Amino acid sequence: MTVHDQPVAETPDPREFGLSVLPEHEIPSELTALVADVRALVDAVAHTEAGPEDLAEARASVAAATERISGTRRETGALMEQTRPDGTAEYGTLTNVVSGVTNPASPPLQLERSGDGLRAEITLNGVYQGPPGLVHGGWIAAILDQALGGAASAAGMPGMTANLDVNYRSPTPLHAPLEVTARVTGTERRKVFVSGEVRHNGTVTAEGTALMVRFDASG
Ligand SMILES: CCCCCCCCCC(=O)SCCNC(=O)CCNC(=O)[C@H](O)C(C)(C)COP(=O)(O)OP(=O)(O)OC[C@H]1O[C@@H](n2cnc3c(N)ncnc32)[C@H](O)[C@@H]1OP(=O)(O)O
Repeated sequence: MTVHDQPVAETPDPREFGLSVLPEHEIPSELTALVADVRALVDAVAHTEAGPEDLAEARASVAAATERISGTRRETGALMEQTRPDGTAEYGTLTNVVSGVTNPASPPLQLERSGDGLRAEITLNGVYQGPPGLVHGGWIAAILDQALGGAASAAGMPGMTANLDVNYRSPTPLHAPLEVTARVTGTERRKVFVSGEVRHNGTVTAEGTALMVRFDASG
C-alpha cells in the first residue's frame, strides 16, 4: 500500500492512551512571553562579555526567578492540543525540544501544512552553533526528525522514528532564514516512509529520510 491509497485518518486523541493534554488556549500568555525572554537570556549568556559584577548580579536575578516559578511543575509527558483551520485537532509534546512552545530550549520549529506535507521557516541563533557560524549537525538532524515525524502525524499516522538518515549537502548558516519541508512518501503496514529537506536561499543544505513506525492501536 502506498500513501496514495492509505486513507488519511484523523490524528488519534492521546487522552485515549492516558496522556495528559493541555489545549493551547490554556497556556498563559505570560508563560509564552517568559519562554521568549528565557531564549533571549540563553543567547545573551552564551555570548556575553560582561564583567564579574554584572554576571554575579544577573546570576542572583536568575536564581530568584527560578525560585519564584518552581513551586509547581507540569507533568513531563503533557501534550498540547491545537485546532487546525479545518476544525480537527493536532497534538504535540508541550516541552518537545524542537517544537515545544513552553520549552525555552526549543528554537522553536513551527510547522504548518503546505502542499503535500509540512513546511516551516526558522532562523537559528548562536545557541545552535556547531562549526563557527554554522548550525550544529545534530540540531539539523533533530529538526529533520521533528519535521518528518510531524509529517507522518499530520497525515493521521503518528509514530516513533525507527530510522533516520541525514545527508549534509552544504553548510547551514546561523542567523539566516531556513526553510524546512517534509512529507510522507509511502506506507507499508505500520511503516511510514517520510522525506524532508532544509534549504537556505533555495539551496538544499541537508536532506533526510526516515522510517516512522505507527503507534500500534491494537494493543
Ligand atoms: C505527537 C506527534 C509528534 C510528532 C513529532 C515527533 C518527532 C520526534 C520523533 C522521535 O524523535 S521518536 C524518538 C526516537 N525513536 C525512538 O525512541 C524509537 C525507539 N524504538 C522503538 O520504540 C521501537 O523499536 C519501534 C516503535 C520503532 C518499533 O517497535 P515495534 O515493536 O512497535 O514494531 P515492530 O518491531 O513490530 O516493527 C514494525 C515494522 O517496522 C519495522 N522496523 C522496526 N524497526 C525498524 C528499524 N529500526 N529499521 C527498519 N525497520 C524497522 C519492522 O521490521 C516491521 O516491519 P514489517 O511490517 O515489514 O514486518
